[in-house]
Amino acid sequence: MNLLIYKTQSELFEDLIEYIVTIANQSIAENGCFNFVLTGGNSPKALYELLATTYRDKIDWSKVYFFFGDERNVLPNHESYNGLMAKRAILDPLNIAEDHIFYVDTTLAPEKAAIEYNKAITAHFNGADIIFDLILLGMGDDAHTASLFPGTSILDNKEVEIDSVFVEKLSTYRISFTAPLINKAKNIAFLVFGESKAQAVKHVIEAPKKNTKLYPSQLINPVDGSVTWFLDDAAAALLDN
Ligand SMILES: O=C1O[C@H](COP(=O)(O)O)[C@@H](O)[C@H](O)[C@H]1O
Repeated sequence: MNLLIYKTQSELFEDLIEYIVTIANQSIAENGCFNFVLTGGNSPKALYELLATTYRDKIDWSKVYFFFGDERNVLPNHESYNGLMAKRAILDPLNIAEDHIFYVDTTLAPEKAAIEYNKAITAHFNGADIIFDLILLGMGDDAHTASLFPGTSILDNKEVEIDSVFVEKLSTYRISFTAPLINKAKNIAFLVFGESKAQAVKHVIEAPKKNTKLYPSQLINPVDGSVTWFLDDAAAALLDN
């Protein structure tokens, strides 16, 4: 695990963008494309905007495929739909072709949406093992990542790679990658900032004994790849070192 801590959000973004650009260009050079999984929530919006403006010339975007690690069970035009935020912040500004974007079809029932999403991604990988070049993840104050929330049934999922889950505390369904799928990625990056995340960061990173039911982000341990945490000082404030 790599742990990177920054004084300011802008320093964090600058380094995270350099990391993304390096992996993207390496993937394109080696395989002709970059399979990039976006995270939702509020934290990545400014990152996406920077990628689409200041850094747009650093990557050949025509070779990038975009995916979502989780989605909220709301219609695609709803303000909470993770895909809508990404569409506005990065996908539209970069004129990404529709067939390079894998949105979750939330016009379907959640269970069906997860199955169809899995099918579309499996087809993209030509039926081979689904191994993404880079998965960006956020983390909530409760240590959830993607839509792997504390105490939910999806945490026990060993076989299914994309699933729907009812999140009782939010009274809603989510569609999410499961931990086994995330852990197959070549690179995983957590983007976490702000004081409200400090307690969760401490538990996930430094707890002497794992409790993945309570702190689902502890489930993220890549099989062969790397995991890097990009934190700001506020999120890292309670860490020992
Ligand atoms: O609900 C979600 O929350 C997490 C964290 O979001 P943030 O707003 O605290 O940055 C996010 O990673 C996930 O994709 C999203 O659906």
